[in-house]
Amino acid sequence: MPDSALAPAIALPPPPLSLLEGAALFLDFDGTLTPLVHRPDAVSVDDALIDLLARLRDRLDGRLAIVSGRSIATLKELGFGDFQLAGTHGLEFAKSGETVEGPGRLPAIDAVQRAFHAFADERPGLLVERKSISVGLHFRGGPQWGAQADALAERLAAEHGLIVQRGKMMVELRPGGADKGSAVQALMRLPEMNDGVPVFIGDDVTDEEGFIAASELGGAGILVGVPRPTAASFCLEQVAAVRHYLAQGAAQLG
Ligand SMILES: O=P(O)(O)OC[C@H]1O[C@H](O[C@H]2O[C@H](CO)[C@@H](O)[C@H](O)[C@H]2O)[C@H](O)[C@@H](O)[C@@H]1O
Repeated sequence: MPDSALAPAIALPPPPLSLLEGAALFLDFDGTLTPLVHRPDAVSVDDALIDLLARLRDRLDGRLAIVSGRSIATLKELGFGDFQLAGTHGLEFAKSGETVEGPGRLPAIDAVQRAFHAFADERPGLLVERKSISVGLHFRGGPQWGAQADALAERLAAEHGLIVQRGKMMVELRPGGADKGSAVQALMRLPEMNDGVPVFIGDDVTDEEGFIAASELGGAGILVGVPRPTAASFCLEQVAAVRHYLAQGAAQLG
């Protein structure tokens, strides 16, 4: 995505509740529905969040999906098995009770995982995240290694024909061919989305394609966090504000 696709960092207004009327709602997970924590396997999902999302989905006549960088398998383990899901940055899809649609794990991902482990073993604080069809290298516990991790990811991506997916304090290697924008476009073609107006809520750079797709389809993006160059039109400061907004929306739509 070219930087020119993003408006400069300015303070954006909070989203009006009216944005949720008739919306098809696309929700990122880490940093949007749950606060970021020190390592990927330390997140948990509380029952109150699942209840809130189920209530909101009912009020929206089913037009709600989770669109995450997490794999579908992990999203299901976390408790989102009853929801429409797009995982691994738009490469995988699943509906409640159905099997995962998406590519299998490439041998190149295993090769990269071995290289990430060799690199991490010599640098305290780094963590390799094995994902279903991709692999992440986290440097939240060793930020001094961030630039080297990025350079390694670039080299391995070129060597294996993969793409580098940057995230918050991490780099990930995965097959190309999809992103959160293409995920929104694909989900909007589902009958469940029933001509809703797409609204995408997310915090990370990987969510920008989701914001762009939502606005190109007549909707809007909501950035979670502090101002930065973004394609979103609205902003909520933090996870607690997202959950408050969604709860207010569910109450109003009821
Ligand atoms: O698209 P998302 O649902 O936001 O997923 C993006 C990545 O989230 C996870 O990493 C991030 O959250 C971790 C736990 O809070 C944090 O330790 C890490 O620094 C963040 O980058 C997840 O581990 C990745 O697989 C996702 O791609």
